[in-house]
Amino acid sequence: MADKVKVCIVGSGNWGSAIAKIVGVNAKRLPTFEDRVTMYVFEEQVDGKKLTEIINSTHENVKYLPGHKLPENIVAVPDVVEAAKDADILIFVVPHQFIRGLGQQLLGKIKKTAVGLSLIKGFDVAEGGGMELISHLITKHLNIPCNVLMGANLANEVAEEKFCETTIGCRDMKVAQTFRDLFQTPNFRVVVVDDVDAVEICGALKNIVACGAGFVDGMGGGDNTKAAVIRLGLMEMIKFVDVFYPGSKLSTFFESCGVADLITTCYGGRNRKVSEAFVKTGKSIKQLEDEMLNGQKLQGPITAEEVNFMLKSKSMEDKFPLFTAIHKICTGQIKPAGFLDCLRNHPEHMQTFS
Ligand SMILES: NC(=O)C1=CN([C@@H]2O[C@H](COP(=O)(O)OP(=O)(O)OC[C@H]3O[C@@H](n4cnc5c(N)ncnc54)[C@H](O)[C@@H]3O)[C@@H](O)[C@H]2O)C=CC1
Ligand SMILES: O=C(CO)COP(=O)(O)O
Repeated sequence: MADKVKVCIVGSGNWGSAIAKIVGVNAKRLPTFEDRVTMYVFEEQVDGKKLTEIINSTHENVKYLPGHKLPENIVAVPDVVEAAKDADILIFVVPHQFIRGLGQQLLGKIKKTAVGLSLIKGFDVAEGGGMELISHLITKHLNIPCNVLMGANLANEVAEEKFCETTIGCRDMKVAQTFRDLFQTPNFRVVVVDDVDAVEICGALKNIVACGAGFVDGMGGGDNTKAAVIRLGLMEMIKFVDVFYPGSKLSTFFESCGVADLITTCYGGRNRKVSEAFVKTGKSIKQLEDEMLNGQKLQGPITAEEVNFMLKSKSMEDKFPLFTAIHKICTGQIKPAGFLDCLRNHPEHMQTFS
């Protein structure tokens, strides 16, 4: 890595902007890092002005993180190649449906020695009925190592500097130390583990479970019902990792990226909120996303679709009934009330001790 480590944040949505607060302050504070941190902003007009110009003049992302000042060393750049070209560390934090397009633009245009860190929760659909982890996609397309950061990190709470923990998945301990320096604050505590794939899978799958939590909220289920969704969801997450990514560690599920993120998202996340409204209003997920989130993007319903694409192609839908039911409810194939049948008949209730 260069003498002064240059950092670029690829993304500037709700989470991208919240993390820019932390990264900007730490980059300025620590001599290891170049003060100036570039932030790729997907350009759009807000009240007749370019969002990049608003951010660079007011130091606030008025659309995706209103009410919070970004450090002045965060520089919004509308061209992703320009933003990323000199960076030693690339922090990827866009809704997962946009990463392929950005990867294509960045191909051959970044430093060969750059290191990636993905904060993106979701999967990519692979040809032939499989799926790919976003960090693997980044490594494959950009030819750089890519680590992950996932955790119980609702962006608005992080921006308000409310205490939380996060998990970094990284196998290279020197790189991990650099990441810890860049992200850790008194209110954002970093734990590093080497079980990188499982960390990322936890982050992606919990968004599916959060939709289930929203459905039961929408149907007037109680806290016990929601706890059952969380527990059964966790069991399917563990099984998913066990079946498709064998060799991962059970302990990873007890990190912030696992059970903690599952809980916070099932109570406070956007996936939960929109899924509750889906049941109460009968509108489509897409319509509610547009109406309720002001440009922010849901990850749960498309992640459910990506997972279902793979499960179906392997004839394994019935092995993951909660994930399957959530996908079918989001796409109108079964009614939300059918979710209770899914919970009632879950194979976990057929278990006896051996
Ligand atoms: N918001 C949160 O609380 C958290 C989000 N995450 C994850 O971080 C990732 C990014 O989420 P957020 O920052 O919240 O994004 P967001 O949900 O706020 O999405 C809006 C962002 O998408 C951008 N965008 C829209 N169309 C685009 C296009 N065609 N190409 C590129 N960008 C486009 C917008 O400019 C904006 O920056 C997701 O995978 C999410 O699951 C992770 C932890 C917390
Ligand atoms: O990932 C998150 C919190 O860690 C945010 O979840 P939502 O996308 O459901 O808001």
